[in-house]
Amino acid sequence: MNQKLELIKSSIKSIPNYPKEGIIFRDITSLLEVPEAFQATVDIIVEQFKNKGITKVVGTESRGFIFGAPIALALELPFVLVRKPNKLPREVLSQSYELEYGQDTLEIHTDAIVEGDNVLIIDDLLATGGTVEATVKLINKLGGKVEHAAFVIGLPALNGVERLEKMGVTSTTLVDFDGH
Ligand SMILES: O=P(O)(O)OC[C@H]1O[C@H](OP(=O)(O)OP(=O)(O)O)[C@H](O)[C@@H]1O
Ligand SMILES: Nc1ncnc2[nH]cnc12
Repeated sequence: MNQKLELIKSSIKSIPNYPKEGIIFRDITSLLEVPEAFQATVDIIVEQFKNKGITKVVGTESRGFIFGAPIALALELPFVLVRKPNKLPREVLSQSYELEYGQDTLEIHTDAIVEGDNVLIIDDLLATGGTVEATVKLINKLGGKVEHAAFVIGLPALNGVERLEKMGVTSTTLVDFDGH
């Protein structure tokens, strides 16, 4: 692993048994407190996706907003929010998705994506891939396509990469951690 990736990985704190027994919470707030690590995270993703024909960056609530916004600005692209229910003020499209226990819903403004958009999705962490799968469905329903999604953290044990591959989406994770 190169120096920048090592800095990023070492800046992420791991909290055992949060928010519940058996989960190791990978905390990006500690990375955000190290400007060199935050900057390196943005720079690596921007470098990978510049000049690739992407037309919009979509970030998913809430940690996806933190990384999505500076990446969209650096790529000089529009930044679109996918939010939890009843947060967006204009006409929305909704998509439900399965959580480990129960269901949740994500929403997007119907005019935020247009036919032919080539979207890069940004989130902080890829676990089961449920969040991004729902986000891809929203974008596809509005006529956009998603070829790539980029994450700071991957949890390979939860098979999110494979789940997104089945939808034709390639995933980039900067650093991976074992376990849930
Ligand atoms: O790959 P998945 O299994 O879908 O899990 C990953 C998602 O879970 C977390 O968000 P959360 O829903 O906890 O929201 P938050 O960012 O507002 O904390 C994380 O920020 C990802 O968006
Ligand atoms: N282990 C984990 N750490 C932080 N955020 C998460 N979202 C889903 N799983 C997570």
